[in-house]
Amino acid sequence: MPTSWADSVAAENSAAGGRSAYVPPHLRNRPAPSSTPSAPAASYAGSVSTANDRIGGQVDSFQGGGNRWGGPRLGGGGSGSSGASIGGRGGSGWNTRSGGWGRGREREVNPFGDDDSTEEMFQQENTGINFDAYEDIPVETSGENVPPPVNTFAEIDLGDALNQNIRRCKYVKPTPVQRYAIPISLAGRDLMACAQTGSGKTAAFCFPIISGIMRGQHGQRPPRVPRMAFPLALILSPTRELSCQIHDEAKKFAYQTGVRVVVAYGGAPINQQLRDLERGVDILVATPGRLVDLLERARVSLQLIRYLALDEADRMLDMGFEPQIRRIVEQMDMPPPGVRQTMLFSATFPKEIQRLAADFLSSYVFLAVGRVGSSTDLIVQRVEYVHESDKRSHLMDLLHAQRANGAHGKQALTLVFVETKKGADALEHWLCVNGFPATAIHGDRTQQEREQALRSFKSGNTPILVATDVAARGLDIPHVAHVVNFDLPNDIDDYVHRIGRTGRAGKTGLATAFFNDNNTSLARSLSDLMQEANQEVPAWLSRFAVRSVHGKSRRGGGRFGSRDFRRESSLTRGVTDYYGGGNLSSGYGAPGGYAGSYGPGVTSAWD
Ligand SMILES: Nc1ncnc2c1ncn2[C@@H]1O[C@H](COP(=O)(O)OP(=O)(O)OP(=O)(O)O)[C@@H](O)[C@H]1O
Repeated sequence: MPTSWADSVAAENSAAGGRSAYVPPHLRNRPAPSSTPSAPAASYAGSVSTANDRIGGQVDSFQGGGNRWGGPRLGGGGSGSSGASIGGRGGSGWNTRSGGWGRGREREVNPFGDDDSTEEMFQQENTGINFDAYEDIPVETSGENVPPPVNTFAEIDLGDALNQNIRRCKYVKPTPVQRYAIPISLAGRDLMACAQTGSGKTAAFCFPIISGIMRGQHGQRPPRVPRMAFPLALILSPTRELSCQIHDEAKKFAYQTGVRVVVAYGGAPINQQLRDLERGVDILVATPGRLVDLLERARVSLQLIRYLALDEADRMLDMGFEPQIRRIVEQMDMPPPGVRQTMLFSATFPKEIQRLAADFLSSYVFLAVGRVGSSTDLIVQRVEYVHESDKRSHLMDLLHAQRANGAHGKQALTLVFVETKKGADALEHWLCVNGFPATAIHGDRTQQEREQALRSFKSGNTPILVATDVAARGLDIPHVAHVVNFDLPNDIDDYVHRIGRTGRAGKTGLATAFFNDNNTSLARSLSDLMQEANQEVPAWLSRFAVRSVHGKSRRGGGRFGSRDFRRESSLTRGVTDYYGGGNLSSGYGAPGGYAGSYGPGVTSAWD
């Protein structure tokens, strides 16, 4: 019985009397020419040697030992244009076949539902995003030979099938992070990208991965190890719900491209995930814990990984996750930096985490879009002084007011963040008892309960969701009109991610925080952050900020949430150009005379 997708294909081929052969995604689902069934395999065989030449030898050379990685990475490292296909080549070099990966055995589910009239949808001109909100967004890139940004999806040669899915998603224009990150990634460069919450980072890392796999650049034959999956791309995220969301998005982008996306996360039965993996996987989206489990069971090998993306990368590399991530990335069989392509994305990137992250990257480009590490101007932020004992009645007042003035419409959703799991249960109960339909999500709930809570919230059945930080990052829930920080977090970056659950994709939102003496340590950074985002800072908060003993802002005097730490170290060392002539650009893609200084007359796009 075939145990993996590749095995199935091999079995089919041998049953047909042909040679068993791995078929790369871009060749899958081609209508099989009746007289020449082995044609795809033959044409593929030609590209195998090319791919192997580029990575320095046979597939076997990937096994064991980190220093056997001979050749340079495909398209990679510093030329700035190699491997990129920008400039409207009109789809040259692309396989134009359409159709899913089912090959008659398994039908690919249409993630867009039944309505597949893409042109019609395109004409609805639902951009889903208010691009005016991004008109003046500052952008900063640093690194050697940074590939230039694009203005439209048409300028990027992503391939017909992916372009069609972009239209199906009704993405008319790339968001700023997509304009910059996609060409950088298509050029084979490693990337550390920092962009505001809700600004389209998921597509920014998914498009280049899917496009690269579609090109079949990395289609070497997987070793024949029974029941072991060999993904080409790995996308790691910190929570199960976020992994599911990325999986759903990636499946849309990959629809009918022949690229197979599978998700693996904890709390859900592993057997179904194993079956999915056995059917074949090109892109594996996973949470670290479940992935380690799969690696230990020898059901997944990372030796063919060509793309590694860490979403919420700063969270993935902080104390909680770092050992697991190092284990996966450095101690298993994954190709090292320089051979694989690594992309790190988040809305926040503290310098100490950037330093750690550099271990995973090779000659990378740092990209910062917006006042990164800051909140977006689209969110109106309010902070109110509320004693611990008054919080519940205060919340009720807010909810009543919201209901009474209908400010956000009938389906407006409110997300309430609390510190502890017990606190979440208690508040949910209290709200329900008091006539407010609420549900809760936190780490002590079963995965089924967590998913049910999210569904019920998204559908508006229970328009109030009480959550711990498990829901703080990445979740893209439409119609969240109000985020309430019932308990403020200890870290300002967590605050940024929490309030980022509203005000997404160019829409506006409201965030209210309850502040009291227990939050003194956050006063300074909160006040700085609000100032950066042009919010009204109450006088009492400014006084707390001044008094605050621990109130050392991480934001460098309230200016920037995140900039390339390599620059800062060069500045503090008094070196003017850390890169020795590398490209440092600022502003809107125009080469910038950064000159390593903030002296008079030098204007950074951040100022
Ligand atoms: N080019 C585009 N045009 C229109 N809508 C877009 C575009 N790109 C992304 N979106 C939409 O914007 C929303 C936010 O995208 P996404 O979830 O990727 O944001 P994010 O930057 O990852 O946010 P977070 O930092 O919170 O994880 C999604 O609903 C997505 O479908």
